[in-house]
Amino acid sequence: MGAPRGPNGDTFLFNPELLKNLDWNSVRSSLNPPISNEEPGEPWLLVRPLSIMDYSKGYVQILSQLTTVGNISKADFERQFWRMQNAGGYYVTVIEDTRSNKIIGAASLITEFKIIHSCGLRARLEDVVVNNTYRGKQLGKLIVLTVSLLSKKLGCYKMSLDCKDSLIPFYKSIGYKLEPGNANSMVVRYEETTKPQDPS
Ligand SMILES: CC(=O)SCCNC(=O)CCNC(=O)[C@H](O)C(C)(C)COP(=O)(O)OP(=O)(O)OC[C@H]1O[C@@H](n2cnc3c(N)ncnc32)[C@H](O)[C@@H]1OP(=O)(O)O
Repeated sequence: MGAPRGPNGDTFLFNPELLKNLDWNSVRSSLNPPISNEEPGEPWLLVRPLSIMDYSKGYVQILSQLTTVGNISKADFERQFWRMQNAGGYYVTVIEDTRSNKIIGAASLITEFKIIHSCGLRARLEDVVVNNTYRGKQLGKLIVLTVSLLSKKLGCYKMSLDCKDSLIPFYKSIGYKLEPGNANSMVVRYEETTKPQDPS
């Protein structure tokens, strides 16, 4: 199957149809006023899969408001985009301000095939960010809930995340919980290589 394409010839990381008809009724109480990925509250807001064109729309720059990104060229970005698409299971979703053609928010859903849970599918939330000039308008909730509802639609049995203590209220407000006795996050860090290695 070829890469999914948008009306302007954009190549998307995953099929945009997957973002249709998400179960927003199940999370209605988290949003005031109610918004959804299909009705984000402003005509110039567009929630869609990451596109190969998003290097020029500022996706890499916005990630620098989250963490250290490094010096990523357009070719680096495109190589990684194709790796993610070929691997499958990557659902990087963005919010675009169509007035400026800039990415103003993003979140990544990553799925893993498991043997446990009856050969189930598990989800992780990564790389959530909203451009600092757009914060406090529910766009953080919107992008996280969009990928969370997508994970539900894909049949995942759970979705989890790591975050700073200060963000616990934010995630609690949209349904994430600290499970008693099971809420630790541990890490071992390795020296970062300049370029990711292909596993083969
Ligand atoms: C799994 C991960 O990726 S964790 C990393 C999360 N990302 C970052 O920390 C990057 C920098 N921060 C951001 O990009 C943004 O602040 C986000 C994505 C965390 C939130 O985006 P916003 O668009 O401001 O969120 P939104 O408007 O939906 O806010 C929802 C609620 O969370 C609260 N909130 C938002 N950010 C923070 C924060 N940094 N600390 C504490 N509370 C916060 C808001 O006050 C708001 O509360 P309310 O509903 O009671 O008024």
